[in-house]
Amino acid sequence: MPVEEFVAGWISGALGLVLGHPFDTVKLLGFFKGMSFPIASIALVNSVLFGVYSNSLLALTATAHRERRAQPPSYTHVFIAGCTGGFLQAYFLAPFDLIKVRLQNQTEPRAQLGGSSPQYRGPMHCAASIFQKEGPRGLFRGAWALTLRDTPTVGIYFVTYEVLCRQCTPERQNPSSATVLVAGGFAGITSWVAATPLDVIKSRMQMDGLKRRAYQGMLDCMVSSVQQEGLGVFFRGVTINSARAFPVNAVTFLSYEYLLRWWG
Ligand SMILES: CN(C)C(=N)NCCC[C@H](N)C(=O)O
Repeated sequence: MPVEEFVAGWISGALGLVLGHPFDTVKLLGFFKGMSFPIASIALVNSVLFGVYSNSLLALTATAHRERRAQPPSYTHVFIAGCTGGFLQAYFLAPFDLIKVRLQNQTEPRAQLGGSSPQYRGPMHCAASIFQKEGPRGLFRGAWALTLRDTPTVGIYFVTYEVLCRQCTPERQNPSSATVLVAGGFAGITSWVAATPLDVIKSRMQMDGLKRRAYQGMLDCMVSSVQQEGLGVFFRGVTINSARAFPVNAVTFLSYEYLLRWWG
């Protein structure tokens, strides 16, 4: 199994993260104060995503990365390989995403003099507390909603990228840097717009029972969210998700493509 796609995914995920940092800082208060935890986690998840995607395409089409411009895979194969990558990455992402959401929703992000101290002191403390209170399964709370969010939307992510690259590039040639940046950026936006409704539900499931009412499951969460807040609830956060998605994914795809070209 070729591993260079995993390594390129790792490095490009870390580079994308650096660009997304200001947006995540706005969203997450203390979570991205230090960079080491997010770099390690997001780089690992991106490595799984790109490595599984590329190896699934190899299994489906028998073409390696370097042959794919001369023999482009069908969009159906790109979609299936993307969904496979999204499905597997969801299980690696689940515990990190849970920690992120728990810290993001903490109302007392930092210890204040004389005030109430935060429930979680940082990502490691958050992981340890969840593990102690709820066991290892607790770290996977919301994983189903995350899987439903990521499986189709990562398929959409890679199809959008491929469609835009092929539209703007002469046959059998590699896309230019500008094309990769624009195609990567729009792939990020499209996939995040599609992912936002389930992203809202996923975050509510991850916080379920802590502050707000306990839902009976994902469907109950969807129905009661719509009943209480209307259909607009499914688009909460779509603007910031999209604003972050363009630069992050433009840089992720550019570095991924160039690393693989450089390694031959
Ligand atoms: C849930 N969605 C839309 C995705 N997982 N999309 C693919 C990768 C996104 C990239 N790591 C990012 O953080 O924007």
